[in-house]
Amino acid sequence: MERRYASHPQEVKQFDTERLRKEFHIPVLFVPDELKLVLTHEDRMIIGGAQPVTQEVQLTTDLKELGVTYFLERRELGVINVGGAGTVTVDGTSYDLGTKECLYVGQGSKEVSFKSNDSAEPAKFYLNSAPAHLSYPTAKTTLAEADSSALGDIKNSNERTIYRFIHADGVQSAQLVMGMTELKPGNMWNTMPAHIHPRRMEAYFYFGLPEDAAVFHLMGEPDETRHIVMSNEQAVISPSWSIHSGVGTSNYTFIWSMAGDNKRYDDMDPVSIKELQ
Ligand SMILES: O=C(O)C(=O)C[C@H](O)C(=O)CO
Ligand SMILES: [Zn+2]
Repeated sequence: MERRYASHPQEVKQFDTERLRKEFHIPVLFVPDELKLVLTHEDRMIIGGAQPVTQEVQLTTDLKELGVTYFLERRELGVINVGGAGTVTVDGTSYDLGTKECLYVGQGSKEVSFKSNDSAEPAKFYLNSAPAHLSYPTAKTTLAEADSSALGDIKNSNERTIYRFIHADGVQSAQLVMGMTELKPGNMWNTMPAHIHPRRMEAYFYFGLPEDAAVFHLMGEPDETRHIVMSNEQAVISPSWSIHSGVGTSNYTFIWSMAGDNKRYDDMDPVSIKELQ
């Protein structure tokens, strides 16, 4: 498991492109038949990917790094499938997960494994795990069941639908909040006007982006912004002091996930466009 340390905004101000990418950008999440995991010390979120092709992939790591005897002993997990149809098995119970469907797995689940239904069109399970000291039931949510809202408009190039899967008024969790935002064709901007929420960190995972396209992800304090150029199926860590927004050379979809003091999706401190520098 790769490790990323937490950051101080005064220090991050000095970073060049290489250092910025090294600390916040996660370039590869899907490797055939492997589990990729990145533990950030920002609220101890784990960001990962499992791409089973010819065999099942187990949720495990060097458990000494987590100080536990099994992965979810003191953690909960959110899974969203961004590939072909697949199955997640939790302590012997199988959950079919189609594209853009979400599974929440509660703390205390001992064995979790991932499988593709068709190796010619493998599933790609995007994973987020946060510390949890209470167990909530494992639950699947489809797009139709998710709490959704339409936001933005084509005049501002930001017409999009936000789907909330794991949140205060949806699937219950100890602290993990997770959902997905789909931009309509011809729309390029997400989360502008931007916001921060010093009470929670956030991770973004961009997908559905053509191979020759990029998203310019914006981060930093509102008066000290930086950009990270993102390709398809890459993730980026947003510390709690940072804005998180992006503009693509094409439309795209992204998964957002948060951990921290509360689970209220709408607990955001807005930043007006005029405040940005
Ligand atoms: O498009 C958006 O706006 C978002 O999806 C914003 C994220 O959901 C977010 O940053 C939640 O804190
Ligand atoms: Zn946010």
